[in-house]
Amino acid sequence: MKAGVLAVQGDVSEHAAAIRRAATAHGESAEVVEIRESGLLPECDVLLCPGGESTTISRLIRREGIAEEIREHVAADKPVLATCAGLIVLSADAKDDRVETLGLIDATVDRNAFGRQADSFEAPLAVDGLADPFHAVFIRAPLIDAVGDGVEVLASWEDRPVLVRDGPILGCSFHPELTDDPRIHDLAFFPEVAATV
Ligand SMILES: NC(=O)CC[C@H](N)C(=O)O
Repeated sequence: MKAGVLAVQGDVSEHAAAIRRAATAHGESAEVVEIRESGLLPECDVLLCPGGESTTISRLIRREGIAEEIREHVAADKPVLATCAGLIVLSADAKDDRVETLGLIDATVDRNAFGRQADSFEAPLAVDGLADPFHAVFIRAPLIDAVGDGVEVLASWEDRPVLVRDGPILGCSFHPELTDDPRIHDLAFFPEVAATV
């Protein structure tokens, strides 16, 4: 598969390694395309939107003409994994004028919901469809405040959603690329495999 990793800013190499690892584990190979300009994403089968700084990412993807290509990718029902700042950028509303959200995940997010209490923390997370908890790393993580009817909540932390699915998009507020566990990447890109682990 050709896997596009949005690479305007954020933790790109970790996601590139994670999708390669997940593909290899399932007898496939992933050719990673780092996306910093328009014209590359249309060739890709799947897209990863890493964490980073959502204000910067949202500005750069518009300036480079990538925002429209992300919309087209989703409209074509191609899979996306959006983590942390990626989730914020793809959401409907980040309650912050400095982030121009794309409105592709029908959810309102609170950008630095945990920030005031605890910058970063790790926790075992029960995830729908996974037999064992996922070790979730939260770094200045957003929390999801509200989701639309078509959005499936797959995991919550303290009663607030942190992993959601909206059509072809899996959005999470933690960082699955920072652990060796491929199961969140599986849920996004190899759902038939994820269902069995
Ligand atoms: N780790 C992250 O991606 C943090 C996201 C950051 N809080 C933001 O608003 O962009």
